[in-house]
Amino acid sequence: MITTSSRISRALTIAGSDSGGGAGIQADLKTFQELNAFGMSAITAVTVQNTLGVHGIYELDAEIVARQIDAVVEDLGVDALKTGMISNSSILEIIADRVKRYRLSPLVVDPVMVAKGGALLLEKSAQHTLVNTLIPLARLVTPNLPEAEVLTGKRLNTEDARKEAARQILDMGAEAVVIKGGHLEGEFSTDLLFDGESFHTFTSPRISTRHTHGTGCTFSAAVTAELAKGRPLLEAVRIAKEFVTRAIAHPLELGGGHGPTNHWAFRQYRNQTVISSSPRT
Ligand SMILES: Nc1ncnc2c1ncn2[C@@H]1O[C@H](COP(=O)(O)OP(=O)(O)OP(=O)(O)O)[C@@H](O)[C@H]1O
Ligand SMILES: Cc1ncc(COP(=O)(O)O)c(N)n1
Repeated sequence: MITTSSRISRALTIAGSDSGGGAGIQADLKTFQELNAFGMSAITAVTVQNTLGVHGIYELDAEIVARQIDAVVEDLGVDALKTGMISNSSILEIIADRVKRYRLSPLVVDPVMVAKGGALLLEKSAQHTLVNTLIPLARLVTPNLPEAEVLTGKRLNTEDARKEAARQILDMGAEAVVIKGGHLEGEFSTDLLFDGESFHTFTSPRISTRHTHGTGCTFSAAVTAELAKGRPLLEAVRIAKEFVTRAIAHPLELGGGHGPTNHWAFRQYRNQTVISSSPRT
């Protein structure tokens, strides 16, 4: 007999708390809920944050992060998980230990480094630890353009350079990568997926708005929710792009700075398809 709990898709986020509710754990849990996945969390740091910026960061001990993961895994179970802000090497290492120990998968790694307002969310000295610990365990890595440049050590101002960077990130051990296009210039925001076999693009019109706080968290959480439901990667990325595009297109106009996106919009405007996707080789 199938029990109720075995039909519920369970998604875990391991990330920082954003008191302003637009990014981090809060964005992830809202996204999981909207996509019908049961959300669980392991908090790595508490940030004092609003739409005007990050006003304080309080890292948790690595052991506290590990114990949250233990508690979730040992009782509730995990169908897919993602990581977001992880500020230092000891937290990175203990998360990697738990991912391996419990064979947690599929894992989406959002290599959060710097907040939109400029605050450093990952210690510079921990960048190489991220490459050595979590990236080799990832089903998908989702860097934005500046993060992909840090990971590869290259300027990525052409599509060919971004394709080469995607290959380089797979050489680090990840199974797939999406280099996100939010930081590109021009009239489109195009995300580039490489799964080791072929390239795919997911394109939306670039929306002119200052309310893009937490777009990366929301995107990677949406991929994670869809993977938790058992969707293939390509389909999960397509849905995530649709989710984040609607969330940006229907802003809430909250706060005096970079406001949050609208996590209700995917459900509320369900008949609006705004993106196009194309396979590339
Ligand atoms: N102005 C925009 N118009 C349309 N789509 C956008 C815009 N900005 C970002 N996106 C989309 O949002 C998603 C996140 O991309 P982005 O490059 O902003 O990530 P990020 O910098 O990691 O986000 P954050 O750090 O705010 O969490 C991608 O799918 C990207 O294409
Ligand atoms: C806890 C936390 N995680 C991630 C981000 C990145 O989001 P953004 O680049 O939009 O500031 C953030 N600001 N805070």
